[in-house]
Amino acid sequence: MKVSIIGSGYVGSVSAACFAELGHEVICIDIDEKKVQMINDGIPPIWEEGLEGLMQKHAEKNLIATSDYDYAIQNSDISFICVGTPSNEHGNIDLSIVGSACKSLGMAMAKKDGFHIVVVKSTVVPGTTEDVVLHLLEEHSGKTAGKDFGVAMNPEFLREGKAVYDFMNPDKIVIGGIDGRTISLVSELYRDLECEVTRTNPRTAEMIKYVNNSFLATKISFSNEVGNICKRLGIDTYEVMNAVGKDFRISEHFLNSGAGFGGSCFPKDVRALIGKAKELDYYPVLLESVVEVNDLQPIQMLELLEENVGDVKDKRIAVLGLAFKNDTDDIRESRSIPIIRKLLEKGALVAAYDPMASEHMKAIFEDITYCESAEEALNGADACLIMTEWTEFRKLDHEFSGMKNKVVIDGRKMIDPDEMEQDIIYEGLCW
Ligand SMILES: NC(=O)C1=CN([C@@H]2O[C@H](COP(=O)(O)OP(=O)(O)OC[C@H]3O[C@@H](n4cnc5c(N)ncnc54)[C@H](O)[C@@H]3O)[C@@H](O)[C@H]2O)C=CC1
Ligand SMILES: O=C(O)[C@H]1O[C@H](OP(=O)(O)OP(=O)(O)OC[C@H]2O[C@@H](n3ccc(=O)[nH]c3=O)[C@H](O)[C@@H]2O)[C@H](O)[C@@H](O)[C@@H]1O
Repeated sequence: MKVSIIGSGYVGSVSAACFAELGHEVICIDIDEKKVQMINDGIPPIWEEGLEGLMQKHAEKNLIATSDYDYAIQNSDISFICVGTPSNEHGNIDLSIVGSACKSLGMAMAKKDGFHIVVVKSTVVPGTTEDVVLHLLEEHSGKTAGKDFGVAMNPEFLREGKAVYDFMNPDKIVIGGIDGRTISLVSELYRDLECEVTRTNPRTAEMIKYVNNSFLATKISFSNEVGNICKRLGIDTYEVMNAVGKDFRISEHFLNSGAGFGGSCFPKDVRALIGKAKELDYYPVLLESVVEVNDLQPIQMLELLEENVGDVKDKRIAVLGLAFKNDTDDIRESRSIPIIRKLLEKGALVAAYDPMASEHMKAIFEDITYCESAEEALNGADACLIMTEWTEFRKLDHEFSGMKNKVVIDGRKMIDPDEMEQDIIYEGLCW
C-alpha cells in the first residue's frame, strides 16, 4: 500500500521505516528540511536501535522524504499524523501542531481525486479525531468525511529504545475508525504482523492510549510510594515488589521504584487526561496523586544528598545519567532536569555524564561540566547521584576511587555495594 507519514520524530520515523520493511511504499513528510535530507540519505533523524539498518535498506527505494504535502498526498492512499502533542502552560494538551498539519493535509487533499484515508497516530485526548481533525480536514479540503475520505485513530504503544522491536512485535493493534471501510483498509497495512486487531470507534481508541500510559505511570508511582515507606522501615522495596509482581494479576513489570518516570509521554499524557477530566467537571484524585508522587522523588533524592554531605554550595556533584531512561538520547522530562536545576540554585558544581544524551542536555544547561565517562565525572566529586538506568552503571566500581567523598545516592538501584571492591557510602532512594 502507499503510505505517507506526517512528522519524522520518534513515532513517525520508526513507523515509516517499519512500514517500508513490511513492503509498503512510504513517503515521510516533515517541515524540518534537515530531517528530510537525513532520511533520504538513509540516516535516522533520531537514535533507535535497528532504525539505521532499516533506513539504509529502504531509503530512496520504498522510503523517501519530502516537505511537499501535495507530492506526498498525490502519491499515497493513507496518511498518518505523527506530530507532537505537547502540554500547554496549564498542563492540557496543545493541539496546535496537529492543527497546522491538518490544514496542510486538507489543502493537499483538496487537489487530489479519489478516496484518501487520514489516520491519527499522535496521542490525542478523546474526541479530538472526530471533533477537531475531521472538521479541519473538511474545512481545508472542501470534501466530506465518510464519502470522500476516511478518518481513523490508531494509537502507538512503542517504547523509546525498543521502538523498532515494539512496532514489529506489538501486543495490540487498535484501530478506531469512523466506518468499517476505513478500519479494514488501515488494518490491511498490518496484515503481516501476528497480532489481533481491536476494531473500535476513534474516541475509544484515543482513550485506550491514555489509559494504557496512565496505568503504567500509576504502577510506577504506586511502587515509589511503597518504596518511600520501605526506606523508612529499613526494608528493600525491590524484594517486596519482586514477590508482589509474581501475582499474575499484578505482573512483575513497571514496579521499579526510584527517581520516577520521565519521557515525552507519561508526564504529559497523565496531565492531559487530568485536564480532560476536569474539563468535564470530574476531579481525578488518583491521577493527581500519580503526578504528585512522581514530582516528589527528585526532591527526596536531594534531601538524601544533603543529609549525607550537608550544604552542596561549591561542592562537585557527579550526575550520572541525563536521558529520561536507558538506551535513548531523549531527555524530555528527564528526572535529571529538576535535580540539576535545584543543584545549580543551591550553588553546586555539576559534573554530568551520559552515554548518549549530553548533546541534548546542553540546550537546557549550557554551563555545567559535561564529561566523557562516569570516571571523569566522579573524579574529585563530593557525591554522586545516579539518575538513569544505563546498564554500564551496574558495573561501576573502581571508578568511584577518584571521588573526594565517596557518597553515592542511587536513584535507580544500579549499584550493589556488597558486590563492590570499593568502599562507598551508599544510599538507595527507596531501599
Ligand atoms: N515518543 C514516543 O515514544 C511515543 C510518542 N507517541 C505520540 O506520538 C506523537 C509524536 O511523538 P514524537 O514522535 O515523540 O514527536 P517528535 O517531536 O519526536 O516528532 C514530531 C515531528 O513532527 C514534525 N512536525 C512538526 N510540525 C509538522 C507539520 N506541520 N508537518 C509535518 N511535520 C511536522 C517535527 O519536525 C518532528 O520531526 C505524540 O503525540 C506522542 O505523544 C506515542 C507513542 C510513543
Ligand atoms: O506513549 C509513549 O510515548 C510511550 O510511553 C512509554 O514508553 P517510554 O516513555 O519510551 O519509556 P518507558 O520504558 O515506559 O519508561 C518511562 C519512564 O518510566 C520510568 N520507569 C519505568 C519502569 C519502571 O518500573 N520504573 C520507572 O521509573 C523510566 O525510567 C522512564 O523514565 C510506554 O512504555 C509506551 O508503551 C508508550 O508508547
